[in-house]
Amino acid sequence: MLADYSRERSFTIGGTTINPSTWRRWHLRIGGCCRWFCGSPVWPGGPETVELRRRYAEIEATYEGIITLEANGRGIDDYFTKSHVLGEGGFGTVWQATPTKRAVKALPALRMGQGYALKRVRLPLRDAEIEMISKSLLGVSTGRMLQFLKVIASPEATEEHVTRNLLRILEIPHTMHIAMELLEGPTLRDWLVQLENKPLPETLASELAKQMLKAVHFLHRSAGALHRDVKPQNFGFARPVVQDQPPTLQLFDMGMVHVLPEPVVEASARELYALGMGGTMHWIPPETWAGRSGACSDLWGVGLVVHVLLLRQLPFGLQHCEGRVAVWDAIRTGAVASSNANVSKEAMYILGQLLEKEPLLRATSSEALQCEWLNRSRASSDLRTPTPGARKTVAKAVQQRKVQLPVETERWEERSFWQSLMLQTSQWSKPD
Ligand SMILES: Nc1ncnc2c1ncn2[C@@H]1O[C@H](COP(=O)(O)OP(=O)(O)OP(=O)(O)O)[C@@H](O)[C@H]1O
Repeated sequence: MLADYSRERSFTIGGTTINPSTWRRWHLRIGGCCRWFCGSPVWPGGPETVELRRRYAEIEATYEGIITLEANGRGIDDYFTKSHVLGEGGFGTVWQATPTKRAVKALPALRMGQGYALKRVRLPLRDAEIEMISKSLLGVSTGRMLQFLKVIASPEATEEHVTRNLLRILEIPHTMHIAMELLEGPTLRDWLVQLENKPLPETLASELAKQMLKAVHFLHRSAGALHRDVKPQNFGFARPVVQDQPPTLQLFDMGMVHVLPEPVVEASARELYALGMGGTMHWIPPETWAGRSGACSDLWGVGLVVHVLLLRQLPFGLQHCEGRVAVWDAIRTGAVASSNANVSKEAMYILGQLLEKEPLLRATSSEALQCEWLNRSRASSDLRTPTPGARKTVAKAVQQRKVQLPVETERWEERSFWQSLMLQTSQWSKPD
């Protein structure tokens, strides 16, 4: 019982009803006593949890994008007024909220009266509860962690189609709130559902593809991080999509992000890291099935989303696959068609490049952004189809990669999304 610090409902101990705010006060007092006796609050947690809190405290001293509430005795309501729930995911609840005067004073980048998305995530109490992004932050220096937080909070992030993460408010010991730019339009998934089976003009698909590529390019090259969960649910429109106005997409949900020691450059764009499995089953690239991921793995995700935009189905018959064995078999044995009667050859070409199963031969983000389909005025594509020689060179490296089908985790259950999207492909009805 004492290990659960994130209670949201009242409960009873020995006939006495304890409401959530009393419970929270108790924990602040226990932490306060520990501070009094030991000089610092001693919250439960393994070494990684303790280190993560220490890192945030250290950064807070020099960076206005972090606020720790345990220190000043206030609550999140002193900083944001929540209006309604925007969405719920496996890792937290997201509200629409407006900042209070206190929040704007603490972080002038916030605007009074403007709406923000406020995501509540659990602050880990045990090492096992640490989110992937925080685990990766623990693997880099504090300076690098600060650099990453600053880049994803910067106005450039918006320009490059990544949702700004402006402020982290830590309610010690149990909760962290992340104030993000508000996406006023639907997620790409919901928009696809609303579109029903109407064809998407190729110019629009190409514009959206460009924005998605810019987003992953910025995350890799400026923020120095891998997203690891690129899928239609994690792109959202900045504003409601209306006819005759070019829509603007943004990449959000940093929960699976892996922060690298250094930003990606062209020379490291195909490097793979042993990060294990992660992501959402149907959207996982071949190398990640073998436990490795790199910048090129996010490019596979963009390739899949573009395939859905253009052809209204996933490649390799993935939409018909149930379970990890079937999905892996489809990825292993399937091939992307080289032509399609309804899609231009330039579009099919870039699809083939992004959905190249061998990551060493897959297009990098800078190569893909230069392709003819996204820059119709260009004379020819800068991409070249890999020669048989190049394929032979990488064949050895590929042979060494062993694919072990991992056990299905709860997160993988998100494949129900794809089932719902497939439902749309045949019926195009909005999922519950
Ligand atoms: N910046 C934002 N603006 C508007 N709505 C948002 C924003 N961020 C998240 N949401 C809404 O909240 C939902 C859940 O957010 P998010 O995907 O970040 O949570 P999660 O717990 O990481 O989810 P998942 O289990 O898919 O990883 C989204 O699907 C979206 O509807």
